[in-house]
Amino acid sequence: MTNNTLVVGAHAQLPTAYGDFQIMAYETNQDQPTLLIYKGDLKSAQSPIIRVHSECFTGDVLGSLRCDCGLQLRNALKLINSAGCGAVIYLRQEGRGIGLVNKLKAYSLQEQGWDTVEANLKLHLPVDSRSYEIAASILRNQGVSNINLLTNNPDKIQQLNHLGIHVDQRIPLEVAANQHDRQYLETKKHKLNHLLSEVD
Ligand SMILES: Nc1nc2c(ncn2[C@@H]2O[C@H](COP(=O)(O)OP(=O)(O)OP(=O)(O)O)[C@@H](O)[C@H]2O)c(=O)[nH]1
Ligand SMILES: [Zn+2]
Repeated sequence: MTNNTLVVGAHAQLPTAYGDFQIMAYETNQDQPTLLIYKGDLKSAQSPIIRVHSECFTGDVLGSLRCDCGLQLRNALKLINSAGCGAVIYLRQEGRGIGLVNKLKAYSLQEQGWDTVEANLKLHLPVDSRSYEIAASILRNQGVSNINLLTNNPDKIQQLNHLGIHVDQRIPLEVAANQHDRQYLETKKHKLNHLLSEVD
């Protein structure tokens, strides 16, 4: 089975603190299912609002202040709920693809002064090994070819465009920096080219 072979394992209603959604679990060749959390009729929308979110256990589940992931996820759900149509695609690419244990090792190195890019390299791991193929396949499966993407990451836009998903508009998804993630956000801006206007 390739990454692009999608099987819908389950489909259910998902009321949340941020609005009412539906959730679909897509089974791929990965251990964990990729999740589509959506609202409205994606197929008939012109360019639905889409958030392609990479898993961050510490931020998404625990509300870690070391990164902006948790608030980005919650804000995306709120925006989609207000718009009445759109989706979050939840990709199981923890730690920009290196997994949770390695991300925590990278955190430990960051505590010793290395930045998020240097820490991955010190572990002899790629800085960012994520792929958006599954996200593109899910969008195609839903009959969506044009999207308005919630992101600050130009590489994500470029990769989705290459995969045949046309990003008509980028919708910024900035979260105010805090004392714990300011340096991390600065590194994302200056080394990973993220479009972060509120960071120096
Ligand atoms: N290796 C590593 N991964 C991290 C670190 N902090 C967050 N992550 C992971 O980074 C991924 C999110 O990537 P980000 O760069 O925050 O954001 P993005 O998805 O590329 O861009 P946006 O669409 O603008 O949010 C998640 O998989 C997190 O687990 C870190 O210090 N080291
Ligand atoms: Zn995070």
